[in-house]
Amino acid sequence: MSIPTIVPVQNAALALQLGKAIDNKTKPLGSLGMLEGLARQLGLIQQSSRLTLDAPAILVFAGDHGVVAEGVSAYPQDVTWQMVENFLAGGAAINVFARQNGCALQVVDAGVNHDFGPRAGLVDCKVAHGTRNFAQEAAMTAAECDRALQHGMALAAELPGNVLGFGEMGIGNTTAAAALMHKLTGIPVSDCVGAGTGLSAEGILRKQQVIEAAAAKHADVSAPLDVLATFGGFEIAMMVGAMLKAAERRMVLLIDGFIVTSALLVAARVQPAILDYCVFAHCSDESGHQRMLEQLGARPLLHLGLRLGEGTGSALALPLLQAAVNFMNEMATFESAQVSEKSE
Ligand SMILES: Cc1cc2ncn([C@H]3O[C@H](COP(=O)(O)O)[C@@H](O)[C@H]3O)c2cc1C
Ligand SMILES: O=C(O)c1cccnc1
Repeated sequence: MSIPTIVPVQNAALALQLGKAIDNKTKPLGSLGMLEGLARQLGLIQQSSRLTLDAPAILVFAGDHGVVAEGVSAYPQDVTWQMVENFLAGGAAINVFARQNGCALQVVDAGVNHDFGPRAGLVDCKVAHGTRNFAQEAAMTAAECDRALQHGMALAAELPGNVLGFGEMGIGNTTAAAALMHKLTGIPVSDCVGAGTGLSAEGILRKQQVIEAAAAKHADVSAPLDVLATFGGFEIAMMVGAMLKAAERRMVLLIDGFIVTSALLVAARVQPAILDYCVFAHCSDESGHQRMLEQLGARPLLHLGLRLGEGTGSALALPLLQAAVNFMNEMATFESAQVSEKSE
């Protein structure tokens, strides 16, 4: 399988030009805070000081996890397919926020343990009816993981716009994400696990023990894509593929919560330059997310106490991206508005 090549966005001359354009706007220097950094990043990604947000889309990848047999989620596995139905009917949180912000939404069956049949609005990329239980054996074969990555790349290759938000649905996937985080960063499992959909303290401890035992069992697995196949999910692997392809195409990647960030952790181990293309929508309340973001050197835009997933953070951050684009394109300069510049 060929992995997309991602080019770092570095361009000293353009960075200088963008900095000047931002500083010339009618505002005290630096006063638009993180929006200024966003504008600079978008300019470097788009190789222009004329920024655009074209046809923003969010892909919600759904998949099931064999590890739910260990009792690691507060909800039953059937919620995965039931929520996919909810997405298709337009009634989930992500539908509401995507609609609100004029963002296209595509739902992808990456590997849900349910037969939907041909359905309008559902993209069928099903690799299998859920992964295997990684407490006992690798979640996926290398071939299955490869198929998931390829599907993700193909999906991202077809998108018409220049911004792609990521979302996921999969009961048990905070366990897979925590295992990926532990294996890829070496952070103790106790600092990677959280309540997910709402586990009790006892439940979180059980989740920790399941991951610790599995990590010991698969101690020899260390290459990022092997770690992905052993502990990940089909929706996570498909996100990795889509992220790599979207960054190769110089799209802006909008990163949601704990699970989406775990996919990025894998992608960044494979192609570190992908981070240049990422906007981190928010810091989730899932307890490992902050440390995961720190590992990536990420500064998230929002701190709303979200712990939902589905791409809800991505959808909610989209207006901030639009604000960064709009201030660059529409704000007057000191010169054009004849406003006096700083005197000291
Ligand atoms: C009704 C419902 C809607 C959701 N939407 C996203 N998730 C979120 O919760 C799941 C991960 O948590 P855990 O690892 O604890 O199972 C994922 O599906 C995630 O997207 C939901 C969970 C539920 C119950
Ligand atoms: O941060 C997330 O994306 C998250 C947290 C808890 C449950 N589901 C998703």
